[in-house]
Amino acid sequence: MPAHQLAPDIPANAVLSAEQSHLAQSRAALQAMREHAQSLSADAAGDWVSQQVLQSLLDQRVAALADHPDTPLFFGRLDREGGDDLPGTIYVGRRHVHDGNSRALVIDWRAPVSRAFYQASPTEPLGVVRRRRFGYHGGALTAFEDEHLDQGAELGPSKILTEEIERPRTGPMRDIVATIQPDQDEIVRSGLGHTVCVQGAPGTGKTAVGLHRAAYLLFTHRDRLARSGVMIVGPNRAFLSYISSVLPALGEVKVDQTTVADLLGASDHPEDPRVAALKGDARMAEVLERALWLHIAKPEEGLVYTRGAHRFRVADHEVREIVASLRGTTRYGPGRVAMAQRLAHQVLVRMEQRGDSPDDRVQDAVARSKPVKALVDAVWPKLTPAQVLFRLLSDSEFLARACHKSAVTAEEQAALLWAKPYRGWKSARWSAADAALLDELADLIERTPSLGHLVVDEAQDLSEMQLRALGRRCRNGSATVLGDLAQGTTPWSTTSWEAVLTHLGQDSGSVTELTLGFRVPREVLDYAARLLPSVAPGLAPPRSLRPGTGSLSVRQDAPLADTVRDLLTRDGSIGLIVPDARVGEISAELSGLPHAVLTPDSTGEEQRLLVVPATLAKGLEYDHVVVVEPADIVAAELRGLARLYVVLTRAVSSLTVLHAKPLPAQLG
Ligand SMILES: Nc1ncnc2c1ncn2[C@@H]1O[C@H](COP(=O)(O)OP(=O)(O)OP(=O)(O)O)[C@@H](O)[C@H]1O
Repeated sequence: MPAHQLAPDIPANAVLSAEQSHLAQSRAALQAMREHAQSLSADAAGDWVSQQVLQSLLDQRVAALADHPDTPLFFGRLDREGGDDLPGTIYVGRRHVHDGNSRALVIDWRAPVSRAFYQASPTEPLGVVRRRRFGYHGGALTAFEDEHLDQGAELGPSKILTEEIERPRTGPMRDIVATIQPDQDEIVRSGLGHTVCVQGAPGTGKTAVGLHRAAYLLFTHRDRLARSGVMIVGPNRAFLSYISSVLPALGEVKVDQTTVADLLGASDHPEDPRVAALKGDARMAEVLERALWLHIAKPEEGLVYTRGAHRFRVADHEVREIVASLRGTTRYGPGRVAMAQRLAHQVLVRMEQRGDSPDDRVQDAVARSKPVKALVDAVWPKLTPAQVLFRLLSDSEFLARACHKSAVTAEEQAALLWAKPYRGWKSARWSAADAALLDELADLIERTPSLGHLVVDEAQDLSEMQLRALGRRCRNGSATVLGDLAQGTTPWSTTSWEAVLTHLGQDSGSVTELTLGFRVPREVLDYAARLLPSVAPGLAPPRSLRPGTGSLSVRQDAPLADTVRDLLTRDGSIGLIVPDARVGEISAELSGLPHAVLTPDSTGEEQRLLVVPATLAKGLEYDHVVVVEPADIVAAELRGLARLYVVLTRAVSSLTVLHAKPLPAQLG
């Protein structure tokens, strides 16, 4: 008998009914935990503010203990050899549940003991004798599947895993907590101190793994991360909305999910992609630093401070010494404060020499006095990032001085200058690339606070300057960097993860790879992979877990509406991925069919049929995908072939390619 055995799906089965009663017992215990949490009062807290804080914590606790009838409370069971002080049998689920005697009925999937559920194998059983996976229908436990790990025999494919992967996709992304694979689990459970970069072909679960790692870290380092924070950074709001339910479903509601654009300020003034690429180059960091510090003037005059009938002087050469000693040892903003304090200190020394005994308050008053302020403003002027960047992009002589000794050539400097300068920094319109430059300047002026952990998705698309901006936000923490070199569609897309880690300031991070695809059927993936030698020559062709025979259809001159009508008779979502320029026209063509158009800010989730502009499809997936006119998708952008690779790899069940023009030669 094979070690892997699927138990018959019979409700009367004694094993099944025993497991069902464990589920009922666990649900009742969860309800008791919730009722207990609801009965706790915040009145015990001393003052009103503490009461509000405690009440909000209690409310969060009650919300976290909610029982969602459709979400399995546990999905696995381990029967262990024992020999330690942990229970011999444990149930693995989304959260801990215990009974009135503190006996664990369900153990959180993130607890160390649950690791064996994901990692144990016949060759390395990790003390597990039997692993049981549960199948659910709605909220009801309807099946189980056993793997005997103590018999040395190889395991067959898991039917429950296969069914989970094959389940039609509807609505937002769901968690994969019941079926995380061993290589994914390694990444999910890597330590908080470690930055991990994951390269993976489309559908290998990078996004899922990143989100589960965030949930794992929050569970394992709750207090530390509650203080410092965790943030998810994705490519656009439609993508964020698609992934937004995963962390709350895992009980994690306090994670910021944002886009680079929103994080750096919504600057989206259009710009020549070549200029944007230049502004995204890390060489700009040095130029900006120089530009900022060029604003410090050489002190030509000393300070005269009058108190009563007395005048206290600080000589010009002393002022120069103060400035020289501060330069390069502080950020620009605190440097101004420090200069004022040092000047005040010199005045105090003079006062003491005269026989006064001034205290700290006098020093603060001198530092805030008019003559000190005037001198600091003249020598070390107060600046905003926008003022500095405005000057840099509009004043060729200043730009040349800032680029002195940098590797930015004269030709590049000419490209950086605005063709039509704005009247002033307040009226300047900033591009997305400018936003990263402004952020760099902001950090040179005042330190950007660091979070505890950052998850960066679709990281291959970020410029070096954007990576630096994100790196600042995890400089005292760590990151999970996710992406695929073959899906880089920006003019500055990276070709090396090591370089990405360097610009992020996380050189010691490790690069790992996920190689098995869970989304795209093999037939479709093989078709899309024909583009790989052109878009990312170094990458091995992706592999798919799902054969998907008959999932690909390429049709010339076929009517779009007929294709769509045909797909509407099947289960699951339909993504009609079209060249951006044709969204309106194609939506009009479908006027008889209920559909929505995906925009950067909406998922159009309420409709099964969605028209998706090609540039928004990244990271998303649909059961059935129709890609309209590949030649136009390729022609629309500098890295159009990579865009085509992205859109061809969005399908879970079927891909239909419709074309009137010849297909790109690489697909032939
Ligand atoms: N272990 C797993 N069990 C079940 N489903 C999985 C597993 N891993 C990934 N998936 C599913 O595969 C699909 C693709 O996952 P995901 O979007 O995370 O991949 P990705 O590598 O980020 O893809 P892309 O590069 O295209 O953005 C999702 O539906 C996800 O839920």
